[in-house]
Amino acid sequence: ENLKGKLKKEIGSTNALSPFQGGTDLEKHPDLLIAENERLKQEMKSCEAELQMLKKQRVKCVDCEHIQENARLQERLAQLQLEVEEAKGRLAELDLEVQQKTNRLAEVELRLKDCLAEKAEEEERLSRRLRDSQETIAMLVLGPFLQVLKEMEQQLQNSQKTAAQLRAQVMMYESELERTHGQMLEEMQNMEDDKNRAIEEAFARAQVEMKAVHENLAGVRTNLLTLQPALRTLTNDYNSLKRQVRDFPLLLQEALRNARAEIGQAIEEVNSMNRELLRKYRRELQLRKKCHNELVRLKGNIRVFGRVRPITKEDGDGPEADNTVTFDPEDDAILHLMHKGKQVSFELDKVFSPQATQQDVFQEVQALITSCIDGYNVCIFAYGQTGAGKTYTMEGTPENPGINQRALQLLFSEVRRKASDWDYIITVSLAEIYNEALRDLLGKEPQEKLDIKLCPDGSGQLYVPGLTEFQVQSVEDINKVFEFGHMNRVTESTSLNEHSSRSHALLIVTVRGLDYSTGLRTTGKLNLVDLAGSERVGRSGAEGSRLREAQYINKSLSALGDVIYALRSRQGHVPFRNSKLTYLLQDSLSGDSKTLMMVQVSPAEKNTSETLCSLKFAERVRSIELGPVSRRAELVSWSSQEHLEVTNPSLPSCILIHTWTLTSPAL
Ligand SMILES: Nc1ncnc2c1ncn2[C@@H]1O[C@H](COP(=O)(O)OP(=O)(O)OP(=O)(O)O)[C@@H](O)[C@H]1O
Repeated sequence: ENLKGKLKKEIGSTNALSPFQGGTDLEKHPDLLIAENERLKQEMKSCEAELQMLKKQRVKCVDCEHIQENARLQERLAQLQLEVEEAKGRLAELDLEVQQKTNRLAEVELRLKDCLAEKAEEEERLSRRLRDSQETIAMLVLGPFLQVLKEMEQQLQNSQKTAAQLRAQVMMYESELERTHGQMLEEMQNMEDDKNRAIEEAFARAQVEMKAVHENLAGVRTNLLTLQPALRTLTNDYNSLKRQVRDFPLLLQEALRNARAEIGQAIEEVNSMNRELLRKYRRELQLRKKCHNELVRLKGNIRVFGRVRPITKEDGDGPEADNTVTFDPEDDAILHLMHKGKQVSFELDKVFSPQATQQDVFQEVQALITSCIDGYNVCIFAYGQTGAGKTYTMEGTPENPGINQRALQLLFSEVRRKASDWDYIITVSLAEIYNEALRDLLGKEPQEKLDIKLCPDGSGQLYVPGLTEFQVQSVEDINKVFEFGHMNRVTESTSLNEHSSRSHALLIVTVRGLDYSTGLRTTGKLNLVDLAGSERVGRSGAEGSRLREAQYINKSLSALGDVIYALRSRQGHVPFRNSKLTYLLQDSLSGDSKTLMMVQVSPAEKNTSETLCSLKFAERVRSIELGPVSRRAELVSWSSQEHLEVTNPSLPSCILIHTWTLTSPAL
């Protein structure tokens, strides 16, 4: 019944809708346009009427407002006509559109009819369905719920599907879980087994260790038993150490007291030992001196060396320059001279051949020079005819110095070597004896003649008042002194060579020393003498000043011979005063000195007779024995800080008056 009612309602509403067919804007538009067209037509009609009326009322006027308005209205009219034309066009368009719409409306009507037919069919179908639905009235009543139910069923089905899926998954998980569980159980079982095994092993190990520990314990117990006595000993030691530490300061004091006493005693012993050593040292010094004197006495305290110079250009190249001197290859003290077809042999202390160097010669004399440091008087003089090499041996050349410079250098080095124990001062004087006049080559007035005098203290020593002494410390000092001396010698002579061979040149070196430890003071004198030429000029008919020079030289050299003869024959009187030379060299020739004579000879045939004379003289001198040498020294108690004062050069060299002779009979 409801459905029937509904159907009727539907039909009613469908019928109601029919008048409103074409009620859309498009459908309404032709009507509106028609209405508009009608209105415009009406308006145009009223306008035309108004125009007619206005035409009738036309007043002829120019530029009146009506004409203006008329024109405006004309314009407006034209405009309106245009608009009408446009509206007509538009109307035609609208007509066409209406026609189209009408056609469409017809179509719509057709479709509506179709719809109605369909609707009828639908109604039929609905009726059928209604009938079918009668059986399921309840369901028709619960239609909306059924839909919900369906949806729910659908949802339920979905849920069931999901649940099934989930169940499948759960089952899968369960099986996985079960598998995992099995694995876990298996692993647990394994672990349990491992654990049991480990426990067993640990137990076994623990048992072994326990056993070892037990054994160790037993050992420790035994050790403990043995350590106990050691511990007791240690405790005792510790206690005794504690006691010792407590008593240590006392012991230390005691030990220090003892040590001090021992050190004092040791110092005392060392002191007495030192005193003893000093006493022995002094005795040794005296003994050494005694031995030295004995040696000198045995050897002879005048030593004679011979030196043969080489043949020089000055000797020429004829038979006059033939070599007449030969040497003994077995014995360096023997020399042979060919004289008038006969070979004459001479024995000296040592012979130097022409090949001997300056150093070779110095090597042999240096012992004498160093003894000067010990306080001995030493004299080295070069004897020989003019041109035989005396100056060469004593002075040498700047490139190859002789004994003079080498001796001073040696003294410097010896003094430096002994500087820790000794303080030394070395001074030099240069003097010349020419024609029996003694002159100071370092003085301000070299031409002044000097005297040799006895020291006023009554010691019997000699000195030269006014003789200049220079302190020297280096080779440079020596060279300056020599240079100065040469200058003075040149000033005095027109020909130096000529003059030098006619005069005796003396280098007097004085070495004064002080031994810090013993207070011993020493003074040694070294006389280095380059004698005048020994040739017998007087006999060869020289005259004038040359004859006078020769006479003086002969006098001084024969005085030297006389002195030597007197000494050799031990005469009570020795004629030292017969010449300035012997008088000045008295210290070096008398019994308390060491003397070296270097006899220089020429090997040339033309000089044979002079060479013979020189060598005979040398042999004669060598055979003389002087008394034992003595050392000029005195023992005074000087503090070790004290140093020697430099002798004032202006003072006379009478410092020797303070010396003592140690070679007394008591020694
Ligand atoms: N051993 C030697 N070696 C080389 N040349 C020498 C030697 N001895 C001397 N002469 C040379 O012989 C020459 C003479 O020597 P020197 O002047 O020393 O003789 P002298 O005896 O001093 O003479 P005078 O009495 O005139 O002073 C010099 O030219 C010197 O250089």
